[in-house]
Order: sequence, then structure tokens, then C-alpha cells
Amino acid sequence: MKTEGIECRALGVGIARGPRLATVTARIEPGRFTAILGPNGAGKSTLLSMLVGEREPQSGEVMLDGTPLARHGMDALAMRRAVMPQDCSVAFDFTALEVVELGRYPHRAHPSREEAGIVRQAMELTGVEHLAHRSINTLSGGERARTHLARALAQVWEPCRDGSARWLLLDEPTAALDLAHQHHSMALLRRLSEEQGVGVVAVVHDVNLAVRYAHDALLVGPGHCTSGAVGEVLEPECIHRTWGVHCTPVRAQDGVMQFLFSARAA
Ligand SMILES: Nc1ncnc2c1ncn2[C@@H]1O[C@H](COP(=O)(O)OP(=O)(O)OP(=O)(O)O)[C@@H](O)[C@H]1O
Repeated sequence: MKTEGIECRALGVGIARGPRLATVTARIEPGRFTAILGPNGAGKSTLLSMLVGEREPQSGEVMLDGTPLARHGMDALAMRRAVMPQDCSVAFDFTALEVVELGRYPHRAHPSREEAGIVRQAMELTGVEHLAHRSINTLSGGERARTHLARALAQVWEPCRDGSARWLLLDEPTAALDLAHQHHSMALLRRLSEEQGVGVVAVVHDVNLAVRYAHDALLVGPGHCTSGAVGEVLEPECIHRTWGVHCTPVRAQDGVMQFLFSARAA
């Protein structure tokens, strides 16, 4: 039986002693980009925090490569998995460069020969190299988000020595980004999954970005969870059921199906 990947086994999503928001049974594959979508308050961030191991599930469990997540140990996880939370505030007055360097901290016992190069290339990929010496707390929301994405990329830059898959778990990585940077970042994440086998899991609100760049979708709530190939999950009827908006499929010039949305039926 295939065990590689993240498996949600009847995962009860909701805060401790709070209501059950959804029960998630799904397998998330490495080498694929999985978008988590759903209405506000459906439990997307709560689910992500369970996949990361920050929050205990109300029931069920999260397995990584066939072993319960908690048994992997935080140090081992940090070598192969980077997390970008929704709120990326930094208490200290670090420069952008220092924030990205933090991504390399888990590797300090076995540094790469390319440490400085990794940090520089990660910053180039998200377009923040010119901000290297600025204080993180003086950057705009989008600049800060791109700096934290660079930190996450730096953390999982090199393949694991034991060949295990690397993961990026990101909570709304494009929320603060302008149109160009949204597409640039999503394309980058897709490439990382396809070319380097990284498992990318990202909470995304923009259905069209998800349809264009993700392989799979995990749709949370209200009260249920659906997962599968993005084009099968995010179809007009399901979108209407989930968000109460009507949508018209249109084919973009490059052949990708996208949607036009309206509050009322055409
Ligand atoms: N620490 C907390 N204490 C009380 N309720 C909480 C806490 N954290 C989350 N919740 C509640 O749990 C529910 C799910 O929150 P969550 O942040 O997972 O939703 P979400 O789907 O990510 O929403 P959004 O799209 O608005 O970011 C919400 O109703 C939220 O108010």
C-alpha cells in the first residue's frame, strides 16, 4: 500500500471544545500542489494547523509517510517542511535577509556548502533581493509576504539526504500580493511541485488561481469536505453550493478553464 504523503484519517476539524467544522478524510500527495479552499470560518487554517502539527485534531489523526505526524519530531520535520502562517509578524527588528536566513536555521548542524547562495536565490525567486537590508517591519504587506515565502523556500531548498519528500504548507500566501505577484508565486509553487517533487499545500481564496495552478483541491465546509483533482472539485454547481455565487466557465486564451462570478444567476 502507498504510504508516502500526508494522510488525514477522519480528521475532526475544529478548535478544542469548539464545534466540529468538518471531518476530513483525504490523501495529499508529494509532487503535487494541493489548494485548500472554502468559505470564511470553514476551518481551512484550523485544518492547516493540524497538518502542520500545531493543533490537535478533535478526532482522527494526521499521518506523514505512514507514521503519525507527532512521531516524526519537530527537528526532523523542520529539515523537510516549511510553514508560512497567515500572520507572519516578526517580534524583532530583523532585516529581510535575516528573516530569510531563519529558514536555514534547522540545517545549522549540517549546513549546505551553498548557504549564502540558497538565501540569495530564494530572495531572487520571490523578488525581494533589493529589500535584503530593509527592516522587515518597514516592508509593505506584499513585500513582507514575499520575504516570508523566500524564508520558506530557503528552508526546503535542497533535497533531503534520506530521499524523503519536502513540503511547503502555506496559509494564504497570495492574500497580500498584487496581481502579477499572485500569478508569479502560484506558478513558482506549481513548478516546485512538478520539477522538484515538493508537496505544496496552500490555503487559497481565489478559485481561478487554484484552478489554474493547483493539481488538487480540498474543499472545506460548511460541514463537509471534498477532495480530488482541482477541475473535478471546483465545478460551477459545487461553487454555487459552497459560496452561494453563480459562475460562468470561460476558456482563457491559453486554454485553461476559468470562471466569471456574479451574485445572481445570469
Ligand atoms: N483560537 C480560537 N478561539 C475561538 N475560535 C476560534 C479560534 N481559532 C479559530 N476559531 C474559529 O474557528 C473557525 C474556523 O477558523 P479558521 O481560521 O480555521 O477558518 P478559515 O476557514 O481559515 O477562515 P478564513 O477564510 O476567514 O481565513 C472560525 O469560526 C473561527 O472563529
